[in-house]
Amino acid sequence: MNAYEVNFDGLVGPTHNYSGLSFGNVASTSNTKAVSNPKQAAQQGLAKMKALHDLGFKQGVLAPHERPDVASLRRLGFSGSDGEVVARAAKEAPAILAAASSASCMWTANAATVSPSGDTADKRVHFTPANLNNKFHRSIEHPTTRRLLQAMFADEQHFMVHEALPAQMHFGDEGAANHTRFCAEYDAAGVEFFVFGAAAFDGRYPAPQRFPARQTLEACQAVARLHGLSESGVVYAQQDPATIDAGVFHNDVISVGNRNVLFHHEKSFLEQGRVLEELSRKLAAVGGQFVPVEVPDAEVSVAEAVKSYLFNSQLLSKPDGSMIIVVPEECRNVESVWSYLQKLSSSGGPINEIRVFDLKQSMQNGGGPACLRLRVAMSASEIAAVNQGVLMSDDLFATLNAWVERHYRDRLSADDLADPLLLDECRTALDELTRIMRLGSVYPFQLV
Ligand SMILES: N=C(N)NCCC[C@H](NC(=O)CCC(=O)O)C(=O)O
Repeated sequence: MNAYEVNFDGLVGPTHNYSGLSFGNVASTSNTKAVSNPKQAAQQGLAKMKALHDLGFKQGVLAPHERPDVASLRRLGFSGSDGEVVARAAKEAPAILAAASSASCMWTANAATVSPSGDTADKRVHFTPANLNNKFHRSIEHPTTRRLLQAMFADEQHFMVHEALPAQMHFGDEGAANHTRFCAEYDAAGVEFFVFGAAAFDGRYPAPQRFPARQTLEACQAVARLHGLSESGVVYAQQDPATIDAGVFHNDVISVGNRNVLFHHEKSFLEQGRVLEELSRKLAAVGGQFVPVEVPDAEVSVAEAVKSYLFNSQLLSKPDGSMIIVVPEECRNVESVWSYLQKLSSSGGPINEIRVFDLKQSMQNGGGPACLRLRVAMSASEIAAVNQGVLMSDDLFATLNAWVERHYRDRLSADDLADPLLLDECRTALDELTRIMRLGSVYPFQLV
């Protein structure tokens, strides 16, 4: 095998907090104003990265962003020195300061959509940072995400980093959380599966009634065009709007795919039978045999899937072709889910090993194992062209842990977001991090 999937996990930033910012994401709204522990959040994320690295999987790291985002606060009319900007926002609009302080870039499944070189017309790996237009606190991520991706995937012979789509609800784009790629081998041509919540320009598609659909059909189509994907290598599906209304705010809360396997709930997509048939037919045309693993509603309900985050799992291919499923601790606490997992792993099917991780700090904001990682399938020569400072190693793990230990607080409440020291702490930490990860100047405070 000469090609690999590299998982780039988001390193949790120093301002990780619970501000109830994501209407439609049940965990986020139900933990509003809970006290967070940024240090523990970062350590939990690093522990997952290290464990998967130790198991022999290729692992990378995506750096956090500068928060609070003073530049966004200035655009909203808060003025003066950086400290005064934060103080004025804290006094006049604490909810806006909370949004500008979110560490939400940790969920790197939303950082970008990635098409491996096997699928694209120019045979480069393409990235489109997601505009995350549905939520203000996430809509401010894409400029820094783009600079980070450019610093990591700088070699233009192998990589192409696009601009985010126009930041408007018609092109609402949430990145890889709504995108799965099927293939026989990671470097062969594959089938890219785009899942949308609603259509912006076509009234024939249904839409959820209670919670917002964050991803549009038109955004999916634009990304496919930008990346130079062929029609035969793309499948579009609409997420069942009833599941969005039940708290499935991204497709990766109801399904996950890897290589030729799609692990999904019975109620994931509209016209599910037709969608699975198209995936099977198009994957067969590029030499793959599609294996759908469908979880019946009678065994695990949509509510139990949302509660446990069963589908926000990672499927990782072992050298013998079988797969590990990486699930959050919460799966153990929902009886139907845990017994389903036992049955699944002993069924003789492709998924035969379960690994459980404690990611509670992230989970309380609705971010499980799959939310925390951006997958980039690459050949060995493409991996060699990546900025090596961002690839996990024993040394990088030790260095990052010590860095977290030095710079992070172990307690952050809603009131603490007004603390002017937080901005300085964050900038000092990130300045050091850019040197550790050899990223150059990527943050607004470094670019002035
Ligand atoms: N499913 C995937 N891939 N990602 C999960 C993202 C969780 C994130 N939560 C938040 O942004 C909550 C922040 C707060 O409430 O403080 C969101 O809703 O966008």
